[in-house]
Amino acid sequence: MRTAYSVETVRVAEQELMARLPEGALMQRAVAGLVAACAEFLGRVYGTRIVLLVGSGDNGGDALYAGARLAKRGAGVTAVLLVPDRAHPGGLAALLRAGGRVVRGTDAAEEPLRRADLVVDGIVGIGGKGGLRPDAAKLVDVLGETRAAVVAVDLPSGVDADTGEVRGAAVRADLTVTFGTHKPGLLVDPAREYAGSVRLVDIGLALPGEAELEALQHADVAALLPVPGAESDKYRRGVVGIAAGSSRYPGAAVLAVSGALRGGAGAVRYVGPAGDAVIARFPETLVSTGSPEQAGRVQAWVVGPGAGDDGDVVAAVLRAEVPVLVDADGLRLADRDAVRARRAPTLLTPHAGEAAALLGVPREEVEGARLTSVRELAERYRATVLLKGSTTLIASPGGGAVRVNSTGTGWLATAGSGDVLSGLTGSLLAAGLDAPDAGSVGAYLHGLAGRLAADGAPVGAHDVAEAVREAWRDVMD
Ligand SMILES: NC(=O)C1=CN([C@@H]2O[C@H](COP(=O)(O)OP(=O)(O)OC[C@H]3O[C@@H](n4cnc5c(N)ncnc54)[C@H](O)[C@@H]3O)[C@@H](O)[C@H]2O)[C@@H](O)CC1
Ligand SMILES: Nc1ncnc2c1ncn2[C@@H]1O[C@H](COP(=O)(O)OP(=O)(O)O)[C@@H](O)[C@H]1O
Ligand SMILES: [K+]
Repeated sequence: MRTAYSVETVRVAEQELMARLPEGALMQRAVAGLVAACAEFLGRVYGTRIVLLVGSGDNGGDALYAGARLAKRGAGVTAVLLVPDRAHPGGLAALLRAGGRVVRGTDAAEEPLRRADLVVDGIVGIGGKGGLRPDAAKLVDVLGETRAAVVAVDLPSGVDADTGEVRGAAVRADLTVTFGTHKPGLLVDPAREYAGSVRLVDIGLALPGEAELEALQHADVAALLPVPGAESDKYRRGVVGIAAGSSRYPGAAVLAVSGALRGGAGAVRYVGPAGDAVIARFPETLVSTGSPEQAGRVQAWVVGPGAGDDGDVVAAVLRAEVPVLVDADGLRLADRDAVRARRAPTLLTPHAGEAAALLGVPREEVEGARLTSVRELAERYRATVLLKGSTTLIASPGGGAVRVNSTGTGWLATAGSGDVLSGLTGSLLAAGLDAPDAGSVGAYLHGLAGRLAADGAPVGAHDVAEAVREAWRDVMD
């Protein structure tokens, strides 16, 4: 499991560790990791030109000490001091002793930045508050006009460490070297995009059991995937009911069923007006045309993909005392109080537009503040919420770690791929996973299947469904 901790938690852990170590030792651990990453990034240190962007806190201190070590290895190092009289004194002295050069303010930065092989962003780290101040923002603009490679110290300056929000100018890094733990912003868009690849340097922090964010890895998913044993039969493996599709959107039913057949349930029931299309493609589906109550036993329901305006079906499914996944049109049609009143688990799977409608805010607000939005939705609906998009997040009511999916790809932004996800995830619910696990395992397999299916070229949603088996095998390998 990869985890990320909030700034507040990191601060506490740092304080505890610093109290047990000689002064400055923690920073030197961070600096050693930063130097190694810069050297590896450059390939060769001797003879390179490095520019340090130095703010007034310890983040700037890290950059200065790293610059001093790189200068000793033969790099030409120039530090741009944003607030010269508040630059980290020990770091500054070390840089000057090592033969580094110093310039002051943004105007003087232009020329060295243009000639730099590498820029080290030490403007702000976890001490950054709000959007960058005007002089720092101006420096970031100047940096943006150059083509220099950028290594960010701890975080790209200008992104919000705790939420992944980006308000105003922020550094776009090729690599971020982060200390002690990932910060939530490094895993959540839009900030994640600014971080480039992320390298974690262990500085020995002791962190609490519960993280702010958790990202499942292959081994975590493998441990959760349902695998039939000698005692299994199709009913014990779980039956998933799909109430989806309409005469207008029969394809959504087919795609949801295609996902459900690959999610580990022993049988898939389909209820709705698209039974013929479903059977034509997947003859193993148990199809009926009545209401969900008449469909026979299921261990979990999926309702909503392509459902059109049939609010009765959504209401009927919400009355079922089994786990229910609500997607797409179902989100619009579901009565909030009916969702809140449910005793069995509920999983809502909106994309940003649907989440915005549920929250009554513009879509951009959800996209700019995914973590806040998904938490807010989980609280308001007292349900587990899977927010889809460039970063897929899964939150449950009552707080606790939010799951973040690490396997997605932009190729999944194709019509119908969400229908595949809801079927797949519903199947995992029927197989017995709880809502946060079903959501995060479903998103993981779906993201991996998207990558495998696309392999660098466009895909249709049905290709993603077909690749789920390959993703499953890859996880189990
Ligand atoms: N505390 C520790 O034990 C360690 C800290 N380390 C480094 O120290 C950093 C945290 O250092 P600090 O607490 O000094 O904080 P930062 O250096 O991240 O930022 C604080 C400074 O930035 C200025 N600032 C804040 N918001 C700003 C904004 N919006 N625009 C422009 N300037 C702004 C403040 O005036 C302050 O001087 C970490 O991110 C990490 O790089 C590492 O050396 C590892 C050990
Ligand atoms: N930029 C992106 N990067 C990664 N995944 C994405 C991106 N955009 C969308 N996705 C994923 O693609 C799927 C689209 O689902 P959805 O929006 O419901 O589409 P549809 O309604 O057409 O099925 C979701 O799994 C979502 O997380
Ligand atoms: K930084």
